[in-house]
Amino acid sequence: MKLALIGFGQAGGKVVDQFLTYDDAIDGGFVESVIAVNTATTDLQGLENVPQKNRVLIGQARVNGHGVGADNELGAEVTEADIDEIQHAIDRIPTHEIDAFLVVAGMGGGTGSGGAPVLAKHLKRIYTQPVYGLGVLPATDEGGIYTLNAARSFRTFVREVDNLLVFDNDAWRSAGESVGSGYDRLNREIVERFGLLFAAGEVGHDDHVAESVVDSSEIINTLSGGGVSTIGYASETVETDTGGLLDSLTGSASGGLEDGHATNRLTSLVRKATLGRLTLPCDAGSADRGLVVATGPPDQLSRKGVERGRQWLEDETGSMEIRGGDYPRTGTDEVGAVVLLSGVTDVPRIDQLQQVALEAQETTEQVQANARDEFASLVDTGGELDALF
Ligand SMILES: Nc1nc2c(ncn2[C@@H]2O[C@H](COP(=O)(O)OP(=O)(O)OP(=O)(O)O)[C@@H](O)[C@H]2O)c(=O)[nH]1
Repeated sequence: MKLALIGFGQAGGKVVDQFLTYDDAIDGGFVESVIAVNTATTDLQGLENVPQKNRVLIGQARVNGHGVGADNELGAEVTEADIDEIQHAIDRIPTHEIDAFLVVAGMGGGTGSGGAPVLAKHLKRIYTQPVYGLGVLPATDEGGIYTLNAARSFRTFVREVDNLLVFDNDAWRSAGESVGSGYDRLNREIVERFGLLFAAGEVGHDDHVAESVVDSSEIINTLSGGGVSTIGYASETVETDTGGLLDSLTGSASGGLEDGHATNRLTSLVRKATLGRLTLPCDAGSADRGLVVATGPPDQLSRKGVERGRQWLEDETGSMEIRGGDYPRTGTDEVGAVVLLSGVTDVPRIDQLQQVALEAQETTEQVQANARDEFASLVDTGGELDALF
C-alpha cells in the first residue's frame, strides 16, 4: 500500500529515514512521500534520505531549534501552534495517491511524544484516508520521565489514530550494545517488519500468483476497528534452485515432496512468527483481527501452507477475522511469514508502563510540593526583613 510517512521527533525521523532505505532495497514501492518534523535543528540535519524540502522545523519561537527537552506538553503546544507549517509540507505531496498516513514517533521524548497525537488529530479532520500511528515505547531503564511521557502519549495517540502499531524498545534491546548502534539495529528490525507488511499490499495483481496476493484493502480492513497492533516475523533461508537434476530423474514424486515441505515450512513459520518475539509482546490470543503474509520466492509460497497457518491463527485467537495471502519476491532466498495482530488487549507491558507512570507522576507531584515548601522556608525570614520591592 502507498503511504505518506511522517516522522515526528528524533526517533520518528530516523525510522522514516530507514524506511526509505528499506523500501529502496526491496524495491517495495510502499513509500509515496516522506516528511520529517522536529523542534531540533541538529536532528533534522542528521537525516540522510528525507529530502531537505520535506524537513519541517517547528517551535522556533519557543525553543529556537533546540528541542523541547522531553517536555511532551510543550511538544504538543508547539505542534498546535505551528500546524500550518506541517500542513504546507503535506500540501506538496500527492495525497490523492496514498492509501494511508503513517505518523511515526518515539513516545518517551518530548517532540514526537507530544506532537504526533496532535498531528494525527489534524490529519483525521482533513483527509479521508486512514491515519495510522507507529509508536516506539522507551526501554524500562530510561527513567521515570520517559515512562510517564510514553504512558500519557500512548493514551492520547491511540485515541487519535485509526490504529496504533507499537514497537517496544525494551523487548528488543541487547545488553552491551552502545546506544547509537543499538538504535540502528532496532530501526532495521522495525522497518523490516512493518516494511514487509506495507510492501505486501503493493504487489501488482498481474503477478503469477495473483489471486492469493495480499491487497492493501486487506491490510486496511485488518487495521480498521482501531486499537493497538503488533507484528511477528519469522524467516528461513531456502535453496532457490528447485526443479534441477533430482526432479528430472524422479519426476513428479519429488515435486510432491517439495510441495509438502514448503507447506510445512510456511505453517511452522506462521507459528514461530506469532509465538516468537512480537514488536509489542502480548498474548496473541487476545487479538481481534489478524493477517498472515507469506513472503519469499514465488515457487516457495505454498498456498496450502498459508491457509493452514491462517486456520491455526484462527484457532489460536478465536477470531473469525484472520486474513491471509502472499507477497511474492523474486531475487531473495528468504521465505518468511509476517503476522499482523490487531486489536490486542492482553498486553502486560502497557499495564506495567501505566503503573510505573502513575508512580512517577505521584513522586513528581510530591517532589514538587516538597521543593515549594523548602524554598518558601528558605526565603522566609519570619517577617523581620523587608523585600526590596
Ligand atoms: N527505536 C528507536 N528508538 C529511539 C531512537 N531514538 C530515540 N529513541 C527512543 O525515543 C525516545 C526519545 O524520543 P526522541 O525521539 O529522541 O525525542 P524527541 O521526540 O526528539 O523529543 P525531544 O528530544 O525531547 O525534543 C526514547 O524513549 C528512546 O528510547 C531510535 O533511533 N530508534
